[in-house]
Amino acid sequence: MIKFRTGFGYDVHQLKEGYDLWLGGIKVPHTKGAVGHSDADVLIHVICDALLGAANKRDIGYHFSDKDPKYKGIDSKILLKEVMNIIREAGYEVGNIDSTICLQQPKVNPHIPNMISCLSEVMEIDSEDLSIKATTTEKLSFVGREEGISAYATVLIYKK
Ligand SMILES: Nc1ccn([C@@H]2O[C@H](COP(=O)(O)O)[C@@H](O)[C@H]2O)c(=O)n1
Ligand SMILES: C[C@@]1(CO)OP(=O)(O)OP(=O)(O)OC[C@H]1O
Repeated sequence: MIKFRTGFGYDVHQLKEGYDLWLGGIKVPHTKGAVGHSDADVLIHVICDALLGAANKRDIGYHFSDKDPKYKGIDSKILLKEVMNIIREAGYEVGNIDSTICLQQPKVNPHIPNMISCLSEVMEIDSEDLSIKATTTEKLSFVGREEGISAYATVLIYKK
């Protein structure tokens, strides 16, 4: 019998001038970037958390502490690769991933095909199994005031 499990991820990073905006593994041109201990790629972080949650393997900060200098400025694609190793070692494969980026500006739709191609390659999954969407928050809340960026992801994993 196939065992299915679902997982969910949520994360927020502050936006500030003078930082790069790494999102979905690519650098998105913008006047502000995301602040974090790592490269602050919020989309990768929520995918990591959703995968870890689905496999009941704690969360991203548990595996990669934001107090550890080893992870200072790290490319989050490296963390995602490590998370995939954790879930595959536990016997799971990815069914599909759905995600939403909450960002007032810039519009990220033009970059989504590149994000999908980049992350599906990192995760070694079919690009058809990764969905990335975006929404503004209609100028409301910290996202709407352009103080921050947030994202959500859900995943389905399975083992035979
Ligand atoms: N940063 C963003 C936000 C949204 N989009 C796209 O625009 C559509 C409309 O946004 P609303 O917040 O008004 O719903 C949304 O459905 C996305 O397709 C985007 O590309 N980048
Ligand atoms: C990724 C890690 C580790 O570098 O740092 P941040 O970039 O601060 O990201 P966050 O989602 O706040 O927490 C996970 C951290 O452990």
